Amino acid sequence: MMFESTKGTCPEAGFFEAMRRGLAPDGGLYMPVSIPGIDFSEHLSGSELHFAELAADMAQPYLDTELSEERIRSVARDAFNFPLELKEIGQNLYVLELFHGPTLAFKDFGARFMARLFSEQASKAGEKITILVATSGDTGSAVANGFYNVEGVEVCILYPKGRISRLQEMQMATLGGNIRAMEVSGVFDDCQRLVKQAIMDESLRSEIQLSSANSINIARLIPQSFYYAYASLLLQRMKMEMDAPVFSVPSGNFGNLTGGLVAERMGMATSGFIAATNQNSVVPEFLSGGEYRPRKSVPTISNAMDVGDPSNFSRIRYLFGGSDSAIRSALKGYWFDDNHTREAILELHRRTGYLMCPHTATGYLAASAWRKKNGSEKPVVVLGTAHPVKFRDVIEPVTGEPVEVPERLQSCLEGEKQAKELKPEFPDFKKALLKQA
Ligand SMILES: Cc1ncc(COP(=O)(O)O)c(C=O)c1O
Ligand SMILES: N[C@@H](CCOP(=O)(O)O)C(=O)O
Repeated sequence: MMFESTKGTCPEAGFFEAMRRGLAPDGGLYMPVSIPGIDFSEHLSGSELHFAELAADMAQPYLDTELSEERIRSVARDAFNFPLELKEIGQNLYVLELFHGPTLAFKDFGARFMARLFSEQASKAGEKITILVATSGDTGSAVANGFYNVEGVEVCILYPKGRISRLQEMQMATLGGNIRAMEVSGVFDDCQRLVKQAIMDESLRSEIQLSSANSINIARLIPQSFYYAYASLLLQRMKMEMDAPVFSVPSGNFGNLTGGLVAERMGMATSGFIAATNQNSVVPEFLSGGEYRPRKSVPTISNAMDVGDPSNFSRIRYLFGGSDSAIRSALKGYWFDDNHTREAILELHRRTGYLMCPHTATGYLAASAWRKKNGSEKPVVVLGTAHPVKFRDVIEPVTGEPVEVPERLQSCLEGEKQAKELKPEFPDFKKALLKQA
């Protein structure tokens, strides 16, 4: 399979070349030249649905010219060695819990799959590469964990100072080794801009080979389509007579939702998508008829979604042939402020005992708002994007109850933070990268 830039002004690339570049040379994001259709029917029968096997089948057409089927299957089995669960929290309302991986957020799916693909490559080519990551909290920890000690790979993580939770910070800034963290006096969008600028900087690239492990990298994005198909198939297997599910997706950089759209194009059964955001509501405003107007993000309690200029919106435009009306008819959008989010966490917890992180709570709120507006009884799957423990500082004052920290996370809380302070200026960042190369 070949991949082309959303800007369409540079040559196509194979999967591994697109992965190594991170961004297309014209500054666009890579997308498959055509999205392959998959026959999902064999996953509807059989005694069990195996996520890693489904993932390998979905990955195969993208990687077929680069890796053998056996290697793809082994990468998928090794990357996805943790459970994902679909929990019913109301009448035809589900949470797809994507936070049972090592760093307790859905980013583990993309980061672990991508890290293993990099290992396949590094062992082949014997090259050294620096992976740059901008994070508003969860990508950084997942990439740090996924790429820790991966031979030939140095990771540099940029996060906005003072705008991520303590657990998120400690998960990425205490590892050391091949993982470096930089705290930027700015917002997530500054970090993302610096990463993109560095990848496009020719003089820097002549010194260091650079890529990114944000969802701007196609190798991070493709695995984010696998779990949508898993949930859709699981529901079909449970209740054959049901409508296909609507997915409600807590969104920031819109890589997760774009993964869902890719799964739909591959043939997954769905009744549509809802984009849920916090006050950083650029996309929901556009979806309700406003102009698409990126702006500086504001801090919220769902900090990993504090994105003012979502990178993947260009992929969404590309998927709908640049037609705003086609996007608006395919996606519904809702946004909620922090008070609504806190109320939703408390309401669901009191009524059912189920505890959501603030990001998942926006998805839950959007699902309820969509149902109310459409009077629909269709099944809705809310993507559970992070474990509540990652946001216990927000949740404990809301419920008044302690959230227990799993033992395996205690060690990073006891580690020593090692992060370099950085101004959100490209010359400073370039200097820091060159110094440490
Ligand atoms: C917990 C959580 N929820 C939601 C999101 C938003 O996902 P996306 O950036 O793919 O829209 C993120 C960050 O990406 C996250 O970490
Ligand atoms: N919310 C993200 C922001 C970056 O998202 P990505 O999926 O594009 O890497 C985070 O947690 O860092």
